[in-house]
Amino acid sequence: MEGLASLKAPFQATPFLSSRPKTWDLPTQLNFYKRNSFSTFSVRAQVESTDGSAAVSSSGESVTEALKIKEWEVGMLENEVASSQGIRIRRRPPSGPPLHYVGPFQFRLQNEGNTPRNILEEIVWNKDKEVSQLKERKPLSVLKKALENAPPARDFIGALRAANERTGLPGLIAEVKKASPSRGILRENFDPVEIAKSYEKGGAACLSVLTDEKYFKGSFENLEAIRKAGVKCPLLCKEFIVDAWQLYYARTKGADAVLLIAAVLPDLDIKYMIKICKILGLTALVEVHDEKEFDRVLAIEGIELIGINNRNLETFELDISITKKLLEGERGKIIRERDIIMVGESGLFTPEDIAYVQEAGVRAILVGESIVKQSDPGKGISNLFGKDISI
Ligand SMILES: O=C(O)c1ccccc1NCC(=O)[C@H](O)[C@H](O)COP(=O)(O)O
Repeated sequence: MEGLASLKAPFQATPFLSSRPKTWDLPTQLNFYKRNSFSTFSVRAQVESTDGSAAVSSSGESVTEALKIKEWEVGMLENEVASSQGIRIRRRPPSGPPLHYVGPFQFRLQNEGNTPRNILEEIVWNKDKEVSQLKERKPLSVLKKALENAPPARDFIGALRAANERTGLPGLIAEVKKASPSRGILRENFDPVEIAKSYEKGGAACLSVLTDEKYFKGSFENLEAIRKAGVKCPLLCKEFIVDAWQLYYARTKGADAVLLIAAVLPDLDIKYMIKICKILGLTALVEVHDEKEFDRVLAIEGIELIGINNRNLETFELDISITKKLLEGERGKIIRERDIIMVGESGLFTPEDIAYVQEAGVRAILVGESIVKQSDPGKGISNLFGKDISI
């Protein structure tokens, strides 16, 4: 059986489940739903067995199965591990999905504690469910086959460096963004390919394509269409990654880079996802918003591209001085020594904003709203920089 344990089939004959008591203490017993988690165990298995073959242990038990059991055992600690790293976002509702099925019975738990605490947590819970369903339809073995037909991955960081050297200004990652939770609809007349081409003409180094449908009205079809239309700018798949499966999926759809959000992912997840990205040829843009997240990310080996999001994704508050604050002092020094490319993200509207974050130390910027709202998004880029950067 491919993939991780599924919410729909929790009653497999595993040591854990066979020791299930006959009398059910529902709130406690149903905690095992939490164990259907993405964990470093599953990622490690994917890193170590990239050919997709299922190894078999000396006892004859499939290693994949054994890892799956381990994952269930460890998954219950997921939120605790995350919170010990200062991560406030819980990966899924603490007491499982509201509706449960057991054989012919269905029942609902008291929903206390199952309300997301903020928009980012809501997005993550929704993404977790969405990915579980998608994975059932397209297991990893299918994605691994599809990788053979994926267009080649292009050099995302190289494109940013080249643009920065050519213009003396931060390389632009221009975002193809129809809507957002904080701003609602940004552009009614939304043709993703037309916008992407206009950005490229206007001098963007790379593009960011929102693929989340529910909150941003984006899609993987948009990403695929832009790639197939021959746009040369490398493409960032702007998703809420909660599972390594999504990295494979993004690559099969033509992504050159993916976003990993430190407010959502514990250190080990980031570490192993970065390894998978390297195997797949994907660039990882790792996003931080405060000092704690920045320090966690700086301690991870192999980081080449870090974004500072000026938007607090829990409250929507925007403050571009966050970029400056995080790059001051020792952290800025480490970045320069390691030649890490820093990206200033969100809330950039004017040439003064660009100058401010460039002065703070960024060599790239990620911009959506201010350019996607313009009738000619390419010209919007010239307005943003205060000059034509296409030449
Ligand atoms: O944009 C939002 O409202 C939002 C809400 C919750 C999670 C993420 C969100 N945005 C993602 C981004 O960070 C931006 O799309 C990106 O940095 C561009 O920002 P902007 O130039 O301000 O559109």
